[in-house]
Amino acid sequence: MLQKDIEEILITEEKIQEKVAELGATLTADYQDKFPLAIGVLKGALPFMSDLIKRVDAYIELDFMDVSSYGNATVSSGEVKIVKDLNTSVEGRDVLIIEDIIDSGKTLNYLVELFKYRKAKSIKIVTLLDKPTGRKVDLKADYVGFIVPDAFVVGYGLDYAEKYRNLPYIGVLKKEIYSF
Ligand SMILES: O=P(O)(O)OC[C@H]1O[C@H](OP(=O)(O)OP(=O)(O)O)[C@H](O)[C@@H]1O
Ligand SMILES: Nc1nc2[nH]cnc2c(=O)[nH]1
Repeated sequence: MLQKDIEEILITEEKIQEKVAELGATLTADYQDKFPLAIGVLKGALPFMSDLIKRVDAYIELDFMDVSSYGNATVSSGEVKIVKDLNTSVEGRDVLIIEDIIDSGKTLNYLVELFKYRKAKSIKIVTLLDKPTGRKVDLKADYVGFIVPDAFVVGYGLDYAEKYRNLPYIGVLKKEIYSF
């Protein structure tokens, strides 16, 4: 049903799962002697985080932050709003921020500065997708799944007007779906 709206599949379910296993193995090695606080950035990071944590064989605590800067648009408003804050203090913690995509970089830049201010011991970024052509601030992730081209992508957590998050793959919508 949803696939009728998709122009092109960019990353298949199989490729995503392979990459998630690879990232999980790397994090397992890097965090073996630590107890990181993994912070999922809602809502987009949910499917990625859910799959990734099952591939990390190390002690790991989970928390979530809901921030939004896109609303129903495909371009960032530039203003990051905290919709839901953490339940846990980041002070003295090794923080792993889990994201679905870095585009302009503004969301993560905001979160990194916030967690620095809140005295996290270390802050690393894990993102499934990186879109370097969208970058508006200087920001690099520590763990990246895939580089994506300059297109608005959906699926596996990523939405257009709150739809398509439940697709198991990453794709691009047909032009007629967008309302602009
Ligand atoms: O690098 P940026 O340009 O800041 O874009 C990345 C952010 O945009 C999306 O979130 P959105 O604000 O759409 O919220 P959502 O996760 O609830 O869809 C995505 O999940 C990232 O958090
Ligand atoms: N769904 C979606 N959300 C985004 N947020 C920032 N970039 C994107 C994108 O390409 N797709």
